[in-house]
Amino acid sequence: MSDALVRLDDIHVRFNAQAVLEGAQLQVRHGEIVTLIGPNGAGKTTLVRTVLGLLKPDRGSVWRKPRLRIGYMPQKLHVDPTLPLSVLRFLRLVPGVDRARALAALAEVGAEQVIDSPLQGISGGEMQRVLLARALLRAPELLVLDEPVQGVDVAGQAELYRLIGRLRERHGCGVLMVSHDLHLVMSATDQVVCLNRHVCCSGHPEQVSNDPAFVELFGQDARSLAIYHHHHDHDHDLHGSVLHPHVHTEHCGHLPAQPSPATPADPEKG
Ligand SMILES: Nc1ncnc2c1ncn2[C@@H]1O[C@H](COP(=O)(O)OP(=O)(O)OP(=O)(O)O)[C@@H](O)[C@H]1O
Repeated sequence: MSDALVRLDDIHVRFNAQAVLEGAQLQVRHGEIVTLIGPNGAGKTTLVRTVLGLLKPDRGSVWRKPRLRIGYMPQKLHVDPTLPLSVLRFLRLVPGVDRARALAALAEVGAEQVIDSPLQGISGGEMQRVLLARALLRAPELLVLDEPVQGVDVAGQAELYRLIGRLRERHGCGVLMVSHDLHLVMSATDQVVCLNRHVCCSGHPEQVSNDPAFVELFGQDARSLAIYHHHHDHDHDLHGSVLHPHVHTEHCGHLPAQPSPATPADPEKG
């Protein structure tokens, strides 16, 4: 495990007597991009929170490289609209960050123009970049990105994935990200882990998109489209906690979450 940054084995998590993760495993190595994909409620954020050490699994082992520096980009940031907080002040909440460092991090993600803007006033795409800049300010060995392209238009999504690829090269960090869109991450990822409470299949994107377990989960259409509808119905705070958890009515079995036939390629995320 010399180049491993984090390794999870046989992870079990239950919430309110409901199994959310059952024997999941995951490994991220130095310089590698690993993408977690799976339907709503599959346990992706729960696994990410376990990686971050924010959640202790009921069973299983979590190994992290000693003193591992992690930069985390949450799924969504809940900002109180009455809180007067500029992008600069927000980034300076990271210890030791001054204006010059904040500006350099924003420049790296192509968002230096918003440094003095109120955080509540910037666009969805700019917010994602600011959150990425904030994660970079921790000089991470491991970047953890929970749905990094959420709220970004399709062209912006592809650009953001390219940016993540460049950041991996420049910083040599490992990247763990959650995505709902295998098609877009295809070129940007080394390893795909398809999760539905446990790891259904994993490997190189092309390999995974042809795996029967992947096709069973996402439907035949997903093989060509590698895309499906995502109806997001809860927010997370800075620590990844669910602010408004949805009620999970379906047992999270291997039910195919097929794209709607009316709009099969709509990549809009909730
Ligand atoms: N703190 C919590 N307390 C109770 N239930 C929770 C908690 N966190 C998550 N859950 C439930 O665990 C299940 C898995 O949630 P999780 O957020 O990990 O799924 P996900 O794959 O990230 O889903 P999505 O694609 O919708 O973001 C869901 O049914 C969710 O409601």
